[in-house]
Formats: sequence, C-alpha cells, structure tokens
Amino acid sequence: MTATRKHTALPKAQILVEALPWLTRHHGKTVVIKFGGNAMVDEELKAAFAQDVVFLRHAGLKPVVVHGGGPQISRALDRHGIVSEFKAGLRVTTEDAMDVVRMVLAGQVQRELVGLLNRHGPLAVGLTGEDAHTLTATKHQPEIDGELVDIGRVGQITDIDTGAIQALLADGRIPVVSSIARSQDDHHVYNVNADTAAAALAAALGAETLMVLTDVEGLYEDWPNSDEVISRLTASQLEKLLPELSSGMVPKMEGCLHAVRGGVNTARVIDGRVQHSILLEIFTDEGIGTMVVPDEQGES
Ligand SMILES: Nc1ncnc2c1ncn2[C@@H]1O[C@H](COP(=O)(O)OP(=O)(O)O)[C@@H](O)[C@H]1O
Ligand SMILES: CC(=O)N[C@@H](CCC(=O)OP(=O)(O)O)C(=O)O
Repeated sequence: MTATRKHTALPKAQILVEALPWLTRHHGKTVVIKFGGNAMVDEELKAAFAQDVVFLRHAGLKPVVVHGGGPQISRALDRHGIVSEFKAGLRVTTEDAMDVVRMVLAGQVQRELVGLLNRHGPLAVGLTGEDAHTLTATKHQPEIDGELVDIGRVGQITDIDTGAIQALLADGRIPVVSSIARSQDDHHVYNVNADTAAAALAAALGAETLMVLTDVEGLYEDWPNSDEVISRLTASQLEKLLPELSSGMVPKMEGCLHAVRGGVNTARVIDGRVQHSILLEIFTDEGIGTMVVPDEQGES
C-alpha cells in the first residue's frame, strides 16, 4: 500500500524538482503579470489564473497583477448607449466614457480578481494608479498619419511612485492594479492602456519579468495571414517590427520594448486562454508564446 502510494507520488515530486531552476532564478524577484480583458474568458480560467499567481507568491516571488478589461468596458459603454471607438489601439474616451471605464476597471474587474486571489488567504489588495500617486499622467495625443489626434481622456504616464506597491509587496501582499492615472494637478483622471501601465510599472519596479496574458498564442509573424508565432526576439528586432503592427498588439509590444529597455530581463506575451499558462511558463525552458529579450542576450 505504502509502496504504491510512493510510486504514484514520484512523478509529482519530479515535476516540482523540474520547476526548481526557474524558481531559484526568480526567488525574491518581482514579476508583473498583465491579465488582458480578452483573456478573461470564463470563470474557470480566471480561478486558474488566481491559483497560478498565489502559487508564485508562495514559491517566494513577488507577483504584481495589472489587469485590463477592454471588452468589459465596451459592453458597459454599450449598455449606456456609448459607441466604442479605438484609434491607434486606444479607446477614444469622452468624459462620460471615463466614468464608465473607472467604474468597470476599479469597481468590477479589479474587485473580481481580488476576490478570486483572496480565496487563498488574505493576500490581494486592489488599487488604481490614482492611489498614493502610483500613476501620474498627462493627456496623450497619438500621431496618426503625421497628425496629432485628440482621443479625449487618455493618459500618457509621466511619473510613477512605486511606494504603495513596494509596501504591499514587503508585507507579503499581491497588489492588483487598475490602469487609471491621476493628472499632476489632480483635477481629473485618465484612462491608460493596461499594457502600457503594466510595462511602465515593471520598469519602475525593477521587475525580473513582465508577462502579458492575452487571447492569442503570441506575436504572429505575419498576422492575420499566418499563425506562425515569433518565439524570441531582441529589443532592436522588435523596434524594427513595431510600425507594421496593428490594433491591440501596438501598445502590447511597445510596452514589452519599454520594459526590456527599462531594465526588465524578459517580457513575454503568452496565451492567457490556456489554463495555467503562467505555470506552463515555469516548466518550459524557452517558455511559450513570444519572449522579448535585451539586445545583449542576442539571438539563440
Ligand atoms: N501580429 C499580431 N500577432 C498577434 N495578434 C495581433 C497581431 N496584430 C494584431 N493582433 C491583435 O491583437 C489582439 C490582442 O490585443 P487586445 O485585443 O488588446 O488584447 P488584450 O485584451 O489581451 O489586451 C489579438 O487578439 C489580435 O487580434
Ligand atoms: C486607453 C485605453 O485604450 N484603455 C483601455 C483600458 C483597459 C485595457 O487596456 O484593457 P485590455 O488590456 O483588456 O485591452 C480601454 O479603455 O479599453
């Protein structure tokens, strides 16, 4: 009986041992995980995401969650009779739309993730970039066809104060951040793309890794004509590719570039629709999805 039990438990022990090199490399390190709204497919997946994050925390890492909620915002705007429009991958955000964005991100999506994480103990604390000056922004006007375009209350991050997040991490908590920023004069709030916010936070926190969970397998080489995923590229290679990218991939890959250039060791875009995609990263040397590395790490 005991021998049988030992026999069936052995593969499980081996699996834990296989994770050891990754866990050793990341012990005590900060990992910023961006959970995209498109990757929040169903309840099971969201619960599995929470388990993975709690696992990392108990394995000695310091996970910081930055969440999106694009589709959830679009649905809520629709209910308010506001049509969603995107320019340069960013939501055109009127004053009225901003109220809805804030309500959905901070009041719904963030609360839900905090709840799922806290099923495992008193770990997660939610905040938005407005809290403790975490994210300060000015109005962002993207350049489209050589002209600056007004897209309303969309913010470009100018300052980051990591104090509140660092304090939570030091206390063993898991910060869950909504991508809303305050203006310098504190008169209004801005809608910040969640990929951009996650990347900026990863750089400011000196994170080891940025993981971006989305609804595709990674960066496709020739999207939408082929589903060949680029598995690894350097910051310079990515920089050359940026002008060719479209829609949601623009802020995502710009964010990865910003993070890696800002000192983050690796930035990864992975398929959040796959259950336990974060843990799968731990058990595969080259990882899944697309990995962006600093130029010094070259091609391999
Ligand atoms: N080269 C590309 N490779 C993969 N996806 C791309 C590419 N170019 C554009 N996309 C689009 O970007 C989307 C992901 O961005 P987005 O919709 O903002 O997701 P999220 O909610 O996770 O931030 C994909 O679903 C795909 O439609
Ligand atoms: C300025 C801007 O576009 N903000 C985004 C914020 C949410 C987000 O980025 O969510 P995903 O990561 O799920 O796309 C928006 O309003 O949709």
